[in-house]
Amino acid sequence: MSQSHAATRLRTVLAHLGGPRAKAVLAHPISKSISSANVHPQQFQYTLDNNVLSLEQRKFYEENGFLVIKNLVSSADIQRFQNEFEKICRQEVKPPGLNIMRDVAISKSEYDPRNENMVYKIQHFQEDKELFRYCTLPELLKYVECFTGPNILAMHTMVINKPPDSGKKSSRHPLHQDLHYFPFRPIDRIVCAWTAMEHIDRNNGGLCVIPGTHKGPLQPHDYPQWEGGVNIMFHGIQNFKDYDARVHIELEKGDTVFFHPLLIHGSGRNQTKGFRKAISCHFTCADSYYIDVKGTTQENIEKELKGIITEGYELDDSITLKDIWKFQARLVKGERTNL
Ligand SMILES: CCCCCCCCCCCCCCCCCCCC(=O)SCCNC(=O)CCNC(=O)[C@H](O)C(C)(C)COP(=O)(O)OP(=O)(O)OC[C@H]1O[C@@H](n2cnc3c(N)ncnc32)[C@H](O)[C@@H]1OP(=O)(O)O
Ligand SMILES: Nc1ncnc2c1ncn2[C@@H]1O[C@H](COP(=O)(O)OP(=O)(O)OP(=O)(O)O)[C@@H](O)[C@H]1O
Ligand SMILES: O=C(O)CCC(=O)C(=O)O
Ligand SMILES: [Fe+2]
Ligand SMILES: [Mg+2]
Repeated sequence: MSQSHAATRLRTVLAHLGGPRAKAVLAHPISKSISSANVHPQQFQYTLDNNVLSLEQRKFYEENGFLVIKNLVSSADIQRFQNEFEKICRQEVKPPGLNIMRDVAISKSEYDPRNENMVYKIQHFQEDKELFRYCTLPELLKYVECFTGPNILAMHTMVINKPPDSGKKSSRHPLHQDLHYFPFRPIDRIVCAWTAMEHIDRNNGGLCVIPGTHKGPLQPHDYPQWEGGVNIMFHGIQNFKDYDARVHIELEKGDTVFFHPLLIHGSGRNQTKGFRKAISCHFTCADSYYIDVKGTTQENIEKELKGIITEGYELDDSITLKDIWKFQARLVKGERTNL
C-alpha cells in the first residue's frame, strides 16, 4: 500500500472514531486529494447491496474492515443482558452448553457463585432465551444482513466481563483474527457484532484494531509467550510487529462495532477497577459451507478444542469442529439452507 493511501485511510478511520488521537492527526492536512473511488462505479466485496448502509459506511467497511454504529442497542436491553449475566454468575440459571471462563490469574481458586467478579466471560449462550435476544434484535440484524445476506445463523456468542488486571497483564487479549476459530466459508459473509455495555476505551481494555488487515490472509496463530500467563484458547498472531498501526475504538453504551473475521484485533489490559462489559455474536450466511482444516494453520485450534471438548464432555474422538459448530449454530433470520 502506498504511503499516501495509508495516510488517507488512517485519517478516514480517525475522523470516524473521534477522540484525542483523531484530533491530533486530523489537525494536519493531507497533501493528496480524494481517491478515484468517488468518480468510478463501485465494486464492493465485503458488503452487499441492500440500501441499509450509506455509501460512506460501505466504503468505510470495505476499506477498513469494521464499522461503528452509534447507539444501536437500547439501555433497557443492555440492562436486561446485564441482569441475566449476573443471574448466570450466581448460578440461578444454568443454560445448557453455556461455558464460564475465569481469568487465568484466578483459575485455580475456588469458584464463588455469589461473586460475578470471578467471571472473565461466558460463551455459547444460544440456549439462554434472555441473552439470545441480543442475536435476534431487529435493529442489529438489519445491519448484520448487509454482510451475511438474508439467511442468517448465529454461530458464536459471548458476554465479556474483562476484570481489572491483576498486575500480570493476563486480562489482555492478544492480537488475532477470529477466522482462526472458524471452519466455515465464504469468509466475507461472516461478521462479528460487538456491543459495548458501558463506556469502553483503551483504559478499561477496549477493542483495538488494525484497520485494513481484513484484506490480508489468515496468519498462523498460537499462544503468545507472556510471562504472566495467557488465557486458554487466547491464541495470537505469531511475531506481530506493526503495533504502531493500532487504533483503539472508543464506544458508549449501546454502540456496536461490526467487524470482518480477518480484521486483526485484540484488547489491552483493564487498568480500571471496574469490569468492562461487552456482548457479542458472530453471524454467518446459512448458505455457507464447512471446510476441513486439516493441513491448514487452523489445525492447532481444532486439535486443542477437540481435546477440551472430548475430555470435558466424555465424547469420542471422531467428533470434528464441523459437528460442534453445526450443533450450536442457531437460525435467526431466513432459512437454514446449508450450514
Ligand atoms: C470464536 C470467535 C473468536 C474467538 C476468540 C476468542 C478466543 C477464545 C475462545 C474461543 C473459543 C472458540 C470456541 C469455539 C467453540 C466451538 C463450539 C463449542 C461447542 C460447545 O458448546 S463446547 C462447550 C465448551 N466450550 C469450550 O470448551 C470453550 C472453552 N472452554 C473454557 O474456556 C473452559 O472454561 C475451560 C477453562 C476449558 C474449563 O472450564 P471448567 O471445566 O469450568 O474449569 P475448571 O475450573 O474445572 O478448570 C479446568 C482446568 O482449566 C484451567 N483453566 C481454567 N480457566 C483457565 C483459563 N482462563 N486459562 C487457562 N487455564 C484455565 C484450570 O486451571 C484447570 O486446570 P487443571 O490443570 O487444574 O486441570
Ligand atoms: N508488548 C506487547 N506484546 C504483545 N502484545 C501486545 C503488547 N502490547 C500490547 N499488545 C496487544 O495490543 C493490544 C492492545 O493493547 P494496548 O496497548 O491497548 O494495551 P496494554 O498494553 O494492555 O495497555 P497500555 O498500552 O494502554 O498500557 C492487545 O491485543 C495486546 O495484547
Ligand atoms: O472483548 C474483547 O476483549 C475482545 C474479544 C475478542 O476479540 C474475541 O473474543 O474474539
Ligand atoms: Fe476476536
Ligand atoms: Mg500497550
